[in-house]
Amino acid sequence: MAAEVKKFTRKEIAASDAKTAARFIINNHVYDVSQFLDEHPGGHEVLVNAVGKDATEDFDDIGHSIDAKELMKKYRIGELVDEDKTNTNNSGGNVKWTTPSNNTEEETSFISSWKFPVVLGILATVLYTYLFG
Ligand code: HEM
Repeated sequence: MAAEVKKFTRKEIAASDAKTAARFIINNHVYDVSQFLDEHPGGHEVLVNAVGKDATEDFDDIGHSIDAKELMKKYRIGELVDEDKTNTNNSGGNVKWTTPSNNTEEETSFISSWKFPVVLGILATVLYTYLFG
């Protein structure tokens, strides 16, 4: 059986207190860094400021190393409930937008399509025949 993943709501995390459980959210995962506060190379203060928040953007903005991303697994305690998850690709907080398919491209690219030279050729032939034929 797959290991149970503990689920949290954003509300629960928002109620976190750095003194008892220093928890925050990164990429829909929940971390408890209580044991890491004093070891964080970026300092105690920044982590305490992130407690209770979704720190995905701040974490990504720093450009944390692969080592840091490996290390954070140690402090992961669960994830958000599905309703509270944001749409990320989980690899760095970048939102993946899907472009809805539409046909405007096809219509506007008529001039560059193969049809245009063909129509032009026919017109030229008709004109030539009319003038000189
Ligand atoms: C479990 C979560 C985290 C882990 C394991 C972690 C780990 C690390 C590590 C290993 C470094 C050293 C540089 C590197 O290897 O990239 C670092 C630097 C840093 N971190 Fe974190 N970090 C975490 C969360 C955060 C958060 C949420 C913030 C901001 C809100 C933050 C802000 C910083 C800053 C400002 C630096 C210093 C960057 C510099 O000196 O250029 N970290 N972190």
